[in-house]
Amino acid sequence: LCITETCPSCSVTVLSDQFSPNTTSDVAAGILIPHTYPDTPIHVQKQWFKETFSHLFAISNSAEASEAGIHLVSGWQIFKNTPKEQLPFWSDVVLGFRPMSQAELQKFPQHRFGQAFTTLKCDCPPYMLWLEKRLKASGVQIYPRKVADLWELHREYNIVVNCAGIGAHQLVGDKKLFPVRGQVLKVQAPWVKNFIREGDGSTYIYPGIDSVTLGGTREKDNWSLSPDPDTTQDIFDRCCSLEPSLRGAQVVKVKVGLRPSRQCIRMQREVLSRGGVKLPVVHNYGHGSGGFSVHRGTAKDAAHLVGECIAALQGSSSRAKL
Ligand SMILES: Cc1cc2nc3c(=O)[nH]c(=O)nc-3n(C[C@H](O)[C@H](O)[C@H](O)COP(=O)(O)OP(=O)(O)OC[C@H]3O[C@@H](n4cnc5c(N)ncnc54)[C@H](O)[C@@H]3O)c2cc1C
Ligand SMILES: O=C(O)CCC(=O)C(=O)O
Repeated sequence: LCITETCPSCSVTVLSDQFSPNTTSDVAAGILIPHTYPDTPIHVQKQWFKETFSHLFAISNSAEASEAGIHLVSGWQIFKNTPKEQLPFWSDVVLGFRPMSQAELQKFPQHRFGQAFTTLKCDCPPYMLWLEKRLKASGVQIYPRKVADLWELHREYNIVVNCAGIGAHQLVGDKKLFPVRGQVLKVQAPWVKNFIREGDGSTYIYPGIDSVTLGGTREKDNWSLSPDPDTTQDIFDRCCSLEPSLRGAQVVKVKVGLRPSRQCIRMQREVLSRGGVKLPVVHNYGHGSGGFSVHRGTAKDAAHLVGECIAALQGSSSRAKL
Protein backbone atom coordinates (compact mmCIF):
# COMPACT_ATOMS: atom_id res chain seq x y z
CA LEU A 1 0.00 0.00 0.00
CA CYS A 2 2.83 2.41 0.81
CA ILE A 3 4.38 1.72 -2.60
CA THR A 4 1.10 2.55 -4.37
CA GLU A 5 0.98 5.80 -2.37
CA THR A 6 4.60 6.91 -2.85
CA CYS A 7 5.14 5.55 -6.40
CA PRO A 8 1.66 5.84 -8.00
CA SER A 9 3.00 5.05 -11.49
CA CYS A 10 4.16 1.58 -10.35
CA SER A 11 2.12 -1.49 -11.13
CA VAL A 12 2.23 -3.60 -7.95
CA THR A 13 1.69 -7.35 -7.61
CA VAL A 14 1.56 -9.28 -4.31
CA LEU A 15 2.73 -12.89 -4.45
CA SER A 16 2.31 -15.01 -1.33
CA ASP A 17 2.10 -18.70 -0.53
CA GLN A 18 -0.27 -18.04 2.42
CA PHE A 19 -2.91 -15.40 3.02
CA SER A 20 -4.99 -14.35 6.00
CA PRO A 21 -5.90 -16.14 8.29
CA ASN A 22 -2.83 -18.37 7.78
CA THR A 23 0.08 -15.97 8.34
CA THR A 24 2.16 -15.10 11.42
CA SER A 25 0.45 -11.70 11.45
CA ASP A 26 -2.91 -13.44 11.98
CA VAL A 27 -1.59 -15.00 15.22
CA ALA A 28 -0.38 -11.73 16.75
CA ALA A 29 -2.21 -9.89 19.49
CA GLY A 30 -1.50 -6.81 17.36
CA ILE A 31 -0.83 -4.48 20.27
CA LEU A 32 1.30 -1.38 19.65
CA ILE A 33 4.07 -1.74 22.24
CA PRO A 34 7.52 -1.73 20.67
CA HIS A 35 10.13 -4.43 21.19
CA THR A 36 13.68 -3.20 20.90
CA TYR A 37 15.91 -4.25 17.96
CA PRO A 38 19.41 -4.22 19.51
CA ASP A 39 21.26 -3.31 16.28
CA THR A 40 18.98 -0.47 15.13
CA PRO A 41 19.46 3.10 16.46
CA ILE A 42 16.71 4.02 18.92
CA HIS A 43 15.78 7.20 17.02
CA VAL A 44 15.02 5.07 13.94
CA GLN A 45 12.88 2.66 15.99
CA LYS A 46 11.06 5.59 17.58
CA GLN A 47 10.35 7.12 14.17
CA TRP A 48 8.93 3.78 12.90
CA PHE A 49 6.70 3.53 15.98
CA LYS A 50 5.55 7.15 15.77
CA GLU A 51 4.61 6.81 12.08
CA THR A 52 2.69 3.63 12.82
CA PHE A 53 0.95 5.02 15.88
CA SER A 54 -0.24 8.22 14.21
CA HIS A 55 -1.36 6.35 11.07
CA LEU A 56 -3.43 3.87 13.08
CA PHE A 57 -4.69 6.55 15.47
CA ALA A 58 -6.26 8.33 12.48
CA ILE A 59 -7.91 5.07 11.36
CA SER A 60 -9.18 4.41 14.90
CA ASN A 61 -10.77 7.86 14.79
CA SER A 62 -12.56 7.29 11.48
CA ALA A 63 -15.64 5.48 10.20
CA GLU A 64 -13.32 2.65 9.02
CA ALA A 65 -12.24 1.74 12.56
CA SER A 66 -14.53 -1.23 13.23
CA GLU A 67 -14.04 -2.86 9.81
CA ALA A 68 -10.27 -2.31 10.04
CA GLY A 69 -10.23 -3.77 13.56
CA ILE A 70 -8.26 -0.81 14.97
CA HIS A 71 -9.10 0.44 18.44
CA LEU A 72 -7.64 2.25 21.42
CA VAL A 73 -7.03 0.21 24.55
CA SER A 74 -5.91 1.34 27.99
CA GLY A 75 -4.18 -0.73 30.62
CA TRP A 76 -1.17 -1.52 32.73
CA GLN A 77 2.37 -2.81 32.30
CA ILE A 78 3.38 -4.22 35.68
CA PHE A 79 6.71 -5.18 37.27
CA LYS A 80 7.58 -7.35 40.28
CA ASN A 81 10.68 -5.18 40.78
CA THR A 82 11.06 -1.57 39.79
CA PRO A 83 12.87 -1.56 36.40
CA LYS A 84 16.03 0.48 35.76
CA GLU A 85 14.40 2.14 32.77
CA GLN A 86 11.18 3.73 33.97
CA LEU A 87 10.60 5.81 30.84
CA PRO A 88 10.83 3.64 27.72
CA PHE A 89 11.72 5.41 24.44
CA TRP A 90 8.11 5.12 23.26
CA SER A 91 6.52 6.61 26.40
CA ASP A 92 5.74 9.96 24.75
CA VAL A 93 4.21 8.33 21.66
CA VAL A 94 1.49 6.31 23.41
CA LEU A 95 -1.20 8.33 25.19
CA GLY A 96 -1.21 9.37 28.84
CA PHE A 97 1.86 7.38 29.93
CA ARG A 98 2.31 7.64 33.72
CA PRO A 99 3.45 5.58 36.70
CA MET A 100 0.60 3.62 38.29
CA SER A 101 -0.77 4.90 41.58
CA GLN A 102 -0.54 2.82 44.77
CA ALA A 103 -4.34 2.42 44.60
CA GLU A 104 -4.09 0.89 41.10
CA LEU A 105 -1.24 -1.36 42.19
CA GLN A 106 -3.53 -2.93 44.80
CA LYS A 107 -5.05 -4.90 41.92
CA PHE A 108 -1.67 -6.65 41.52
CA PRO A 109 -0.44 -7.68 45.00
CA GLN A 110 2.65 -9.49 43.54
CA HIS A 111 3.85 -6.35 41.75
CA ARG A 112 5.61 -3.27 43.08
CA PHE A 113 5.69 -0.94 40.11
CA GLY A 114 3.63 -0.28 37.02
CA GLN A 115 2.96 2.01 34.10
CA ALA A 116 -0.48 3.01 32.87
CA PHE A 117 -1.09 4.15 29.29
CA THR A 118 -3.41 3.98 26.30
CA THR A 119 -2.21 2.45 23.07
CA LEU A 120 -3.71 0.94 19.90
CA LYS A 121 -4.49 -2.60 18.91
CA CYS A 122 -4.95 -4.14 15.46
CA ASP A 123 -7.37 -7.06 15.58
CA CYS A 124 -6.39 -9.82 13.20
CA PRO A 125 -7.63 -11.24 10.84
CA PRO A 126 -9.93 -8.16 10.34
CA TYR A 127 -7.00 -5.77 9.88
CA MET A 128 -5.32 -8.08 7.34
CA LEU A 129 -8.57 -8.45 5.37
CA TRP A 130 -9.11 -4.69 5.38
CA LEU A 131 -5.56 -4.14 4.06
CA GLU A 132 -6.20 -6.72 1.34
CA LYS A 133 -9.41 -4.93 0.35
CA ARG A 134 -7.53 -1.61 0.12
CA LEU A 135 -4.83 -3.24 -2.02
CA LYS A 136 -7.45 -4.53 -4.46
CA ALA A 137 -9.15 -1.11 -4.53
CA SER A 138 -5.76 0.42 -5.48
CA GLY A 139 -5.51 -1.89 -8.49
CA VAL A 140 -2.90 -4.22 -6.96
CA GLN A 141 -2.85 -7.77 -8.38
CA ILE A 142 -2.76 -10.53 -5.75
CA TYR A 143 -1.71 -14.09 -6.61
CA PRO A 144 -1.03 -17.20 -4.50
CA ARG A 145 2.50 -18.36 -5.32
CA LYS A 146 5.43 -19.78 -3.38
CA VAL A 147 8.67 -18.22 -4.57
CA ALA A 148 11.63 -20.61 -4.38
CA ASP A 149 14.28 -18.09 -5.43
CA LEU A 150 13.93 -14.31 -5.92
CA TRP A 151 15.76 -14.64 -9.23
CA GLU A 152 12.81 -16.57 -10.72
CA LEU A 153 10.96 -13.20 -10.74
CA HIS A 154 13.49 -11.30 -12.87
CA ARG A 155 11.70 -11.73 -16.21
CA GLU A 156 8.29 -10.66 -14.90
CA TYR A 157 9.15 -7.76 -12.58
CA ASN A 158 11.55 -4.79 -12.52
CA ILE A 159 11.84 -4.61 -8.72
CA VAL A 160 11.18 -7.22 -6.01
CA VAL A 161 10.27 -6.35 -2.41
CA ASN A 162 10.96 -9.18 0.00
CA CYS A 163 8.47 -9.16 2.93
CA ALA A 164 8.59 -12.91 3.54
CA GLY A 165 8.85 -12.80 7.35
CA ILE A 166 10.27 -16.06 8.69
CA GLY A 167 10.00 -17.42 5.11
CA ALA A 168 13.12 -15.35 4.31
CA HIS A 169 15.17 -17.93 6.23
CA GLN A 170 14.71 -20.33 3.31
CA LEU A 171 13.99 -17.82 0.53
CA VAL A 172 17.24 -15.85 0.85
CA GLY A 173 19.14 -18.18 3.20
CA ASP A 174 19.38 -15.57 5.96
CA LYS A 175 21.19 -17.33 8.82
CA LYS A 176 20.76 -14.25 11.06
CA LEU A 177 16.99 -14.79 11.00
CA PHE A 178 15.56 -17.23 13.56
CA PRO A 179 12.06 -18.21 14.71
CA VAL A 180 10.80 -17.37 18.19
CA ARG A 181 7.74 -19.56 18.60
CA GLY A 182 4.73 -17.97 20.30
CA GLN A 183 1.48 -19.53 21.43
CA VAL A 184 -1.62 -17.50 22.31
CA LEU A 185 -5.21 -18.24 23.34
CA LYS A 186 -8.31 -16.39 22.20
CA VAL A 187 -10.95 -16.33 24.94
CA GLN A 188 -14.45 -14.92 25.34
CA ALA A 189 -14.31 -12.45 28.23
CA PRO A 190 -16.15 -9.29 27.16
CA TRP A 191 -15.97 -7.93 30.71
CA VAL A 192 -12.17 -7.54 30.46
CA LYS A 193 -11.63 -4.01 29.14
CA ASN A 194 -8.03 -3.20 30.15
CA PHE A 195 -4.79 -4.75 28.93
CA ILE A 196 -2.35 -6.21 31.44
CA ARG A 197 1.27 -6.96 30.52
CA GLU A 198 4.07 -8.34 32.67
CA GLY A 199 6.98 -5.93 32.12
CA ASP A 200 9.16 -8.67 30.61
CA GLY A 201 6.46 -9.62 28.10
CA SER A 202 6.15 -13.17 29.44
CA THR A 203 2.43 -12.94 30.24
CA TYR A 204 -0.16 -10.65 28.67
CA ILE A 205 -3.90 -10.06 28.37
CA TYR A 206 -5.07 -7.96 25.40
CA PRO A 207 -8.79 -7.28 24.96
CA GLY A 208 -9.85 -7.03 21.31
CA ILE A 209 -13.19 -6.26 19.66
CA ASP A 210 -14.52 -9.87 19.67
CA SER A 211 -12.13 -11.77 21.94
CA VAL A 212 -9.30 -11.37 24.42
CA THR A 213 -5.79 -12.58 23.50
CA LEU A 214 -3.89 -14.34 26.29
CA GLY A 215 -0.18 -15.06 26.04
CA GLY A 216 2.45 -15.93 25.78
CA THR A 217 5.53 -17.96 25.09
CA ARG A 218 8.89 -17.14 23.48
CA GLU A 219 10.79 -20.21 22.31
CA LYS A 220 13.88 -19.42 20.28
CA ASP A 221 14.67 -21.74 17.34
CA ASN A 222 11.50 -23.81 17.82
CA TRP A 223 9.87 -24.28 14.37
CA SER A 224 6.78 -26.19 15.56
CA LEU A 225 3.43 -24.70 14.56
CA SER A 226 1.40 -27.20 16.60
CA PRO A 227 -0.33 -25.89 19.74
CA ASP A 228 0.85 -27.57 22.94
CA PRO A 229 -1.97 -28.40 25.44
CA ASP A 230 0.29 -28.06 28.54
CA THR A 231 1.35 -24.62 27.33
CA THR A 232 -2.31 -23.68 26.83
CA GLN A 233 -3.03 -24.54 30.47
CA ASP A 234 0.09 -22.72 31.66
CA ILE A 235 -0.79 -19.52 29.74
CA PHE A 236 -4.36 -19.67 31.07
CA ASP A 237 -3.18 -20.10 34.68
CA ARG A 238 -0.62 -17.29 34.42
CA CYS A 239 -3.24 -14.91 32.99
CA CYS A 240 -5.78 -15.88 35.67
CA SER A 241 -3.25 -15.06 38.36
CA LEU A 242 -3.08 -11.49 36.94
CA GLU A 243 -6.80 -11.21 36.16
CA PRO A 244 -8.75 -13.72 38.32
CA SER A 245 -12.05 -12.99 36.53
CA LEU A 246 -10.66 -14.88 33.51
CA ARG A 247 -11.35 -18.18 35.34
CA GLY A 248 -14.88 -17.86 33.95
CA ALA A 249 -13.71 -17.33 30.36
CA GLN A 250 -14.10 -19.85 27.56
CA VAL A 251 -11.09 -20.61 25.34
CA VAL A 252 -12.24 -20.41 21.71
CA LYS A 253 -8.97 -20.82 19.82
CA VAL A 254 -5.30 -21.64 20.34
CA LYS A 255 -2.83 -20.22 17.81
CA VAL A 256 0.90 -20.57 17.21
CA GLY A 257 3.18 -18.31 15.17
CA LEU A 258 6.89 -17.97 14.45
CA ARG A 259 8.21 -14.48 15.11
CA PRO A 260 10.71 -13.59 12.35
CA SER A 261 13.52 -12.52 14.69
CA ARG A 262 16.84 -10.83 13.99
CA GLN A 263 19.14 -8.36 15.77
CA CYS A 264 17.72 -5.73 13.40
CA ILE A 265 15.04 -5.59 10.74
CA ARG A 266 16.62 -6.14 7.33
CA MET A 267 15.72 -2.89 5.58
CA GLN A 268 18.06 -2.84 2.65
CA ARG A 269 18.50 -2.46 -1.10
CA GLU A 270 20.39 -5.18 -2.92
CA VAL A 271 21.02 -5.75 -6.62
CA LEU A 272 21.01 -9.39 -7.74
CA SER A 273 22.98 -9.95 -10.90
CA ARG A 274 23.40 -12.94 -13.22
CA GLY A 275 25.04 -12.94 -16.64
CA GLY A 276 24.91 -9.14 -16.86
CA VAL A 277 21.16 -9.05 -16.01
CA LYS A 278 20.27 -7.13 -12.84
CA LEU A 279 17.30 -7.40 -10.46
CA PRO A 280 16.92 -4.72 -7.78
CA VAL A 281 15.54 -6.08 -4.49
CA VAL A 282 14.29 -4.25 -1.38
CA HIS A 283 14.31 -6.36 1.80
CA ASN A 284 11.83 -5.57 4.59
CA TYR A 285 11.67 -8.51 7.00
CA GLY A 286 12.80 -9.59 10.47
CA HIS A 287 10.21 -7.68 12.55
CA GLY A 288 10.40 -10.21 15.42
CA SER A 289 7.96 -9.54 18.27
CA GLY A 290 7.11 -6.04 17.12
CA GLY A 291 5.86 -6.20 13.54
CA PHE A 292 2.55 -4.49 14.25
CA SER A 293 4.17 -1.80 16.34
CA VAL A 294 6.39 -0.58 13.50
CA HIS A 295 4.77 -1.89 10.32
CA ARG A 296 3.69 1.42 8.78
CA GLY A 297 7.02 3.12 9.56
CA THR A 298 9.06 0.30 8.06
CA ALA A 299 6.73 0.05 5.04
CA LYS A 300 7.29 3.76 4.35
CA ASP A 301 11.06 3.28 4.50
CA ALA A 302 10.81 0.26 2.18
CA ALA A 303 8.66 2.27 -0.27
CA HIS A 304 11.31 5.01 -0.20
CA LEU A 305 13.95 2.39 -1.14
CA VAL A 306 11.68 1.25 -4.00
CA GLY A 307 11.66 4.89 -5.15
CA GLU A 308 15.49 4.84 -5.16
CA CYS A 309 15.47 1.63 -7.23
CA ILE A 310 13.12 3.26 -9.77
CA ALA A 311 15.39 6.31 -9.99
CA ALA A 312 18.42 4.04 -10.53
CA LEU A 313 16.57 2.06 -13.24
CA GLN A 314 15.51 5.28 -14.99
CA GLY A 315 19.08 6.58 -14.76
CA SER A 316 20.55 3.42 -16.30
CA SER A 317 17.93 3.22 -19.08
CA SER A 318 18.54 6.85 -20.10
CA ARG A 319 22.32 6.18 -20.06
CA ALA A 320 21.71 3.09 -22.21
CA LYS A 321 19.74 5.21 -24.73
CA LEU A 322 22.66 7.67 -24.95
C1 LIG B 1 2.19 -15.08 19.36
C2 LIG B 1 2.61 -13.81 18.71
C3 LIG B 1 2.11 -12.60 19.18
C4 LIG B 1 2.51 -11.41 18.61
N1 LIG B 1 1.98 -10.25 19.07
C5 LIG B 1 2.39 -9.07 18.55
C6 LIG B 1 1.87 -7.85 19.04
O1 LIG B 1 0.97 -7.84 19.91
N2 LIG B 1 2.36 -6.69 18.55
C7 LIG B 1 3.32 -6.66 17.58
O2 LIG B 1 3.76 -5.58 17.19
N3 LIG B 1 3.80 -7.82 17.05
C8 LIG B 1 3.36 -9.00 17.52
N4 LIG B 1 3.86 -10.17 17.03
C9 LIG B 1 4.87 -10.11 15.95
C10 LIG B 1 4.23 -10.00 14.57
O3 LIG B 1 3.24 -10.98 14.43
C11 LIG B 1 5.29 -10.17 13.48
O4 LIG B 1 6.35 -9.27 13.69
C12 LIG B 1 4.65 -9.87 12.12
O5 LIG B 1 3.47 -10.61 11.99
C13 LIG B 1 5.60 -10.19 10.98
O6 LIG B 1 4.93 -9.85 9.81
P1 LIG B 1 5.49 -10.25 8.39
O7 LIG B 1 4.52 -9.64 7.39
O8 LIG B 1 6.92 -9.94 8.28
O9 LIG B 1 5.37 -11.85 8.36
P2 LIG B 1 4.13 -12.78 8.02
O10 LIG B 1 2.88 -12.31 8.65
O11 LIG B 1 4.60 -14.17 8.32
O12 LIG B 1 3.96 -12.61 6.45
C14 LIG B 1 4.92 -13.12 5.55
C15 LIG B 1 4.21 -13.49 4.28
O13 LIG B 1 5.19 -13.93 3.33
C16 LIG B 1 4.74 -15.11 2.74
N5 LIG B 1 5.93 -15.89 2.31
C17 LIG B 1 6.96 -16.32 3.07
N6 LIG B 1 7.86 -16.98 2.32
C18 LIG B 1 7.37 -16.97 1.06
C19 LIG B 1 7.83 -17.50 -0.20
N7 LIG B 1 8.97 -18.18 -0.29
N8 LIG B 1 7.06 -17.31 -1.30
C20 LIG B 1 5.89 -16.61 -1.22
N9 LIG B 1 5.42 -16.11 -0.08
C21 LIG B 1 6.15 -16.28 1.04
C22 LIG B 1 3.96 -15.82 3.84
O14 LIG B 1 3.07 -16.78 3.27
C23 LIG B 1 3.23 -14.65 4.46
O15 LIG B 1 2.03 -14.37 3.79
C24 LIG B 1 3.44 -11.40 17.53
C25 LIG B 1 3.90 -12.61 17.02
C26 LIG B 1 3.47 -13.80 17.59
C27 LIG B 1 3.97 -15.09 17.01
O1 LIG C 1 4.92 -8.44 23.88
C1 LIG C 1 3.74 -8.09 23.94
O2 LIG C 1 3.24 -7.60 24.93
C2 LIG C 1 2.80 -8.23 22.78
C3 LIG C 1 2.79 -9.54 22.20
C4 LIG C 1 3.98 -9.70 21.39
O3 LIG C 1 4.47 -8.76 20.83
C5 LIG C 1 4.54 -11.04 21.28
O4 LIG C 1 4.07 -12.00 21.88
O5 LIG C 1 5.51 -11.15 20.53
